[in-house]
Amino acid sequence: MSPTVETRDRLRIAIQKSGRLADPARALLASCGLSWRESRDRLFCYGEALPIDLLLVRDDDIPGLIADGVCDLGVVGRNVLREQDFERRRSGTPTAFRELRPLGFGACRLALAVPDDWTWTGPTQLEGRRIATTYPALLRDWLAGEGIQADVVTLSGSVEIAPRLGQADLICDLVSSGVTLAANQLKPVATLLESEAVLAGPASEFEGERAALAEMLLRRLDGALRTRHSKLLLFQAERSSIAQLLPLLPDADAPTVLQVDGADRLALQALCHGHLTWQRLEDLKRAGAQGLMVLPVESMLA
Ligand SMILES: Nc1ncnc2c1ncn2[C@@H]1O[C@H](COP(=O)(O)OP(=O)(O)OP(=O)(O)O)[C@@H](O)[C@H]1O
Ligand SMILES: O=P(O)(O)OC[C@H]1O[C@H](OP(=O)(O)OP(=O)(O)O)[C@H](O)[C@@H]1O
Ligand SMILES: [Mg+2]
Repeated sequence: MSPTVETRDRLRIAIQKSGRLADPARALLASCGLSWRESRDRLFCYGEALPIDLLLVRDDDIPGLIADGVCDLGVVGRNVLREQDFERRRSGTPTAFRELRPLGFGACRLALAVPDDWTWTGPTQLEGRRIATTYPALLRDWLAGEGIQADVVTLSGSVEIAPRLGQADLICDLVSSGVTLAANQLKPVATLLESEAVLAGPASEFEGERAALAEMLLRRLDGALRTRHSKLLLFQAERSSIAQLLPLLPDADAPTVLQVDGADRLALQALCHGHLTWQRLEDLKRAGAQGLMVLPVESMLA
């Protein structure tokens, strides 16, 4: 098989080489049944179990690699994807990628943060101010929506120090725990974007072999995401307790109910998608559940 044909028939996914999203992205894809033979330079991993290869790159490059057709899919923060999408729109370049699935890790938010001693009265306070950020397109879009004219100072990192250095009056940066802001005497005042890692793909549909591969991967991914926090709950109960028990399982798919020992004794199994805390199990027991058992779910295919 010539390299060109091979490239066209195989699916290529870009993930971060190193950094926050690298390990969870690999773990998630591995949970979908993918495995790879690592190349020595670790920039390209050849898919073994399936014709799905990995390209290990800087996260900022992922949307462009998809736009250029070098990669078919990518795992990247929504913040990066949206920023580059807005930037392309601003410069009149057609939208070339889109978010296909939120992936449930890498949660953070893009927030405006002001010095601790500011009394925040609202966005109008930003008129004429200098705002340091690594997300100029998202910030400009938000400012335009608020009808504010401000000076956007684009930096490539260490944004939190900018107010102290006199480069800006306030900042717009990613916040997770808030520790970095606090350490720099800043406080968050507005959220521009809630972010997490997402699976990104091209704006247009796949064709041929890659369409079938992408469809299979998405199906497996949906199963993996759905089972990630799911548990199978097994218990028995009298028929008369069911009305008290079901409201304690609002996150469960419709439970399977089997009859045991005559008409009144039932065995139930419910797939729960929320946390089955000890408190909840105790509440279920009080409501009449007996022989409660919680089992992990390995995989699921709808
Ligand atoms: N403090 C945080 N907590 C949780 N998620 C975060 C945090 N900071 C960033 N992220 C998310 O993780 C993504 C990757 O962050 P990371 O710091 O690894 O990127 P990077 O330094 O730009 O890496 P690269 O070397 O690939 O360019 C961010 O784009 C964002 O979606
Ligand atoms: O709210 P926190 O939990 O403190 O996280 C927020 C910090 O995390 C990210 O930086 P990172 O640690 O990746 O450093 P970098 O920006 O220099 O890459 C982000 O740019 C913030 O500075
Ligand atoms: Mg980066």
